[in-house]
Amino acid sequence: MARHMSPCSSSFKYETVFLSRFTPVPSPRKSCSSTWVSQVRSRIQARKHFHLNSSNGHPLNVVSLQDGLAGNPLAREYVEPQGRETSLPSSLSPKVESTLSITVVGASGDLAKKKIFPALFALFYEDCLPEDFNVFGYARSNMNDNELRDMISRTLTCRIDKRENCEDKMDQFLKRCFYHSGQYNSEEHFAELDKKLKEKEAGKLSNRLYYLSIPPNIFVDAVRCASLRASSANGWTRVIVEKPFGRDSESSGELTRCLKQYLSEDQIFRIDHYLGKELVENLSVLRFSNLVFEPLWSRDYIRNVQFIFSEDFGTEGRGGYFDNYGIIRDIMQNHLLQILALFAMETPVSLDAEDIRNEKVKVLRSMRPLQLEDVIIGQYKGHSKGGRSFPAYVDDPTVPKDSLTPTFAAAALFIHNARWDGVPFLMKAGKALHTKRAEIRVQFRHVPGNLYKRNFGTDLDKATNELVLRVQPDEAIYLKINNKVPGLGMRLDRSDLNLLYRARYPREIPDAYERLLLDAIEGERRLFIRSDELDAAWGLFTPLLKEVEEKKIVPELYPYGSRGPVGAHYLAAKYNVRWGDLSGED
Ligand SMILES: NC(=O)C1=CN([C@@H]2O[C@H](COP(=O)(O)OP(=O)(O)OC[C@H]3O[C@@H](n4cnc5c(N)ncnc54)[C@H](OP(=O)(O)O)[C@@H]3O)[C@@H](O)[C@H]2O)C=CC1
Ligand SMILES: O=C1O[C@H](COP(=O)(O)O)[C@@H](O)[C@H](O)[C@H]1O
Repeated sequence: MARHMSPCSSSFKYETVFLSRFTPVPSPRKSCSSTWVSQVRSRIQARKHFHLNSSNGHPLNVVSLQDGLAGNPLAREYVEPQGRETSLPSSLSPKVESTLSITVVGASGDLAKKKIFPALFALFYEDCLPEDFNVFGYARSNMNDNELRDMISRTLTCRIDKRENCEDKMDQFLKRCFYHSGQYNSEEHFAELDKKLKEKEAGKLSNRLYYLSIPPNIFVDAVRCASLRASSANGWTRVIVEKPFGRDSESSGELTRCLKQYLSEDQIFRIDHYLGKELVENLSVLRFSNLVFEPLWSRDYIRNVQFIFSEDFGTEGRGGYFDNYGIIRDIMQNHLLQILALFAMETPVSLDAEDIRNEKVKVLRSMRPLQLEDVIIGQYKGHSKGGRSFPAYVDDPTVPKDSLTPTFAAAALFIHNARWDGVPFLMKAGKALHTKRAEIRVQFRHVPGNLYKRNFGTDLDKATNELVLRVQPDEAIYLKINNKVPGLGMRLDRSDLNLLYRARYPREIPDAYERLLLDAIEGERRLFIRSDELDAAWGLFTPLLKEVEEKKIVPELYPYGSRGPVGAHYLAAKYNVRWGDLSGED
């Protein structure tokens, strides 16, 4: 058993009962009213027509087979609001009001404060939550409702372009927030939570969403207790599970097995917040709805693809967690690999979650596990600059002085299929680097027999086209092209065709957690990770991680705030690649 895992509980006898109690039931959904959601997700139209569009752009029918309408007697009492397009039989009428309870387990923690409560408030502000909802915080810390509200209110903000009534909205939101203190492994405490939830639900059809914002060693305990004692009796119950999903194939498989004692796969929403980022969402749109890209999307035209993540700060405050995982597990195996799969997948049959996830998993299964010689690892060391000194990773008091945990890694991966054979997919991720950014870089091949090759100077490599999707900060999509410098001569230079989001779409971009929470509420699984995707992802990284740990590979040290270890350049050079972010022309 891996260090962070707790064994599954032995409550098998409850399993059948629980799964049937969890049988989901549809809820009437309302659409968000705001412009941004509407534009991004076509919800204005949805609103007009009384149906909702999910983040895949499909109308969300009020019910799906997954939601288990057929077998649920309560569903028979449900009817569509007038005029709503639906696949429901017209005999269903809305006699049952529904309510949504969102319980943030680990409510006192960093992620809850920083991301989850603010995202819920943003959804509330944008009118994206159902009329009748409650938010519960659950944690061991001693707090009452007011103290929770106080805590939450410190991190709530309004969108820059939506300051109107902000204070009122915050008050309204906070009034819907409640707290219950309890242990994560106490069925009794979850039963108390259930009682409070029921009071708020007041006999309505109740849907319950749990967000596990707790350390992974207590995931299973919390799921067991929530499932046995605090699942919805008549609506759906879903659980959002935060990463890390294990630390290798074995522990991840064990976690899935344990969770599935209490939940069906459909109820588990494994979150990878990078999938909720605007530019990552846009990847498929760019590719599949523009004729100019898709025909080029293969080994015939693409030389290499780079997935780059860097942060300009260290593990400040999270060293305890990080040291058990390292950058490969923290960023590469999930965020970057998920983006890679989306980037490289074949055209899915449709935008439905299962069709997309089927294609993603095929990509992962076409890749060979990472080899040690295709990876370099690094760790930041202390550095002084301009009179300021920056700590080394091992200066973090929660990190062992002799830690070999990588805070930087670069890797070359290959997809062995007809589309991508031989194309290096490079990944680079690091903490305490010179900048904070996440981007996808696509470097195209040379123009065959280029008429203008003499006008480029000597470096033809620098003159190939490059498409950059800057995921953050300052979202942008730009294409580097060669262009004639105006004038009588024939000099070429590199220019950008630049779609800068802040110039084109001058509104705040919703946080990834907003999109993902909304999707979980709506039952849209497309941006959540299915268990077979997870298995395949771990399969690629586990042998490497084991080898690095068993051989105690020493990471190359790089100064805090630098561009990372030189080894990353050698790795890229081995495959004739230059890192696009370090070309000096960005
Ligand atoms: N923070 C971040 O930026 C990110 C976090 N995550 C993941 O989200 C989850 C939550 O993260 P985060 O909020 O940072 O975590 P925290 O360490 O802040 O833990 C959340 C809460 O869990 C309880 N808790 C902490 N340690 C223990 C323990 N050993 N045993 C029992 N309860 C404990 C505490 O609440 P109390 O004592 O009140 O019960 C704490 O407030 C984790 O799985 C993390 O890996 C993922 C991506 C980013
Ligand atoms: O999952 C994680 O992501 C954050 C980076 O997220 P971002 O949205 O701020 O880019 C990273 O700092 C953290 O180590 C990791 O666990």
